[in-house]
Amino acid sequence: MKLNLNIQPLNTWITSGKEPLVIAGPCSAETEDQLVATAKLLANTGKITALRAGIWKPRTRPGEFEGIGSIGLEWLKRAKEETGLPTAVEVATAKHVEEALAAGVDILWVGARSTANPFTVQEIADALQGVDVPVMVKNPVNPDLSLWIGALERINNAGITKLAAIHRGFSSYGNTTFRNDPMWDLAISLKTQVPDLPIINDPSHITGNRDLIGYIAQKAFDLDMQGVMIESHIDPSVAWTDAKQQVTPAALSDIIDNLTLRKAEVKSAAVSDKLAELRAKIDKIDDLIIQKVAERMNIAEQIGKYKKDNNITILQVNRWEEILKKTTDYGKALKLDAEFTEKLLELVHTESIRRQGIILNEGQEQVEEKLTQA
Ligand SMILES: O=C(O)C(=O)C[C@]1(C(=O)O)C=C[C@@H](O)C=C1
Repeated sequence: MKLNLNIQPLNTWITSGKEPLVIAGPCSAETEDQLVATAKLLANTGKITALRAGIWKPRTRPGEFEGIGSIGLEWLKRAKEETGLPTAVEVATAKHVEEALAAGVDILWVGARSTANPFTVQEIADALQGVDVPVMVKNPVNPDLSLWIGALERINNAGITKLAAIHRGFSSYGNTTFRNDPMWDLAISLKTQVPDLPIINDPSHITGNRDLIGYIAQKAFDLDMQGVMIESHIDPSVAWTDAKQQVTPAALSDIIDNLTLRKAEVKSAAVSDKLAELRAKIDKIDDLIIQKVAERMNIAEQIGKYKKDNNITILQVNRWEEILKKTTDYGKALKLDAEFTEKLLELVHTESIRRQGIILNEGQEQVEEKLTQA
């Protein structure tokens, strides 16, 4: 389902004309010298669209550095004066919004922990009423697309039309490759549901590791995201926060140089013809897949009737395991990833069980209806 937000295209409110769009700067503003020196080196690369810096830092545990506070806004002002770069900060309360706007900050962003809390988002939205400032909304820490969209709606309802989302990945439990799981599917769903919404990727927070930033940034651009926010510090080894994921301005410049930018729209006629030919093949195969899935469901329903007449349980673990094994083996022989085949089969099996459930419990349709409405 498509959602209509009242959004202005990104290139009308970020007008640097630089490709790709890169918002960069230290995780935290630590000292005036650190911020201004980093900003100057970033500006000198000629590749940066806006300068970011955390002033108020929501930290998971107490006792950690929680941001330099309002004084940092003065430093940002100086960095802007000396580099010409527009500035961006995270806001988490109405007071932050008021102070940031009073200090001339150009872009505000709502952090992942704030997005997870509708009361906080509403407080920020209320403080933004009547203001025409760009706002970016990070995904919530938990993988909840509705919460992300809800936060964007609240900010949009406050009259903010210069709106973008930031994809910074999702918290997960235990040791994982990334600091925050990108769960690309969620960002793709957001793009599908709100096609006009620009999405900025945050590879620093996804990876938590400077060596992987280029890899994730490339993936983001390949998925048609509109820009990146990357943490950069004049000397990451002494950074007060998130040292492992910050890069020097020079390293950031290399990361940007190594990106391959691709376009969503196809311009050349030859490429477009070839693509159309291959897409026609895919369309035919998709039709066949759906046709075969429908045939399979029909047989599952016949089995369901048989099970009902003979009092046999729906779930047949041994048969299911046999199907899983033989089909993933077959898939492997055809160069399909086993995990992918398994997921696909699981989806089919779950639907098959749902249909047999309806047959075995005929007369209980109202219960099913109530459940789907709940
Ligand atoms: O073999 C059966 O008993 C079926 O009903 C088919 C089927 C399936 O769709 O693959 C469905 C449910 C069982 O758990 C096992 C397999």
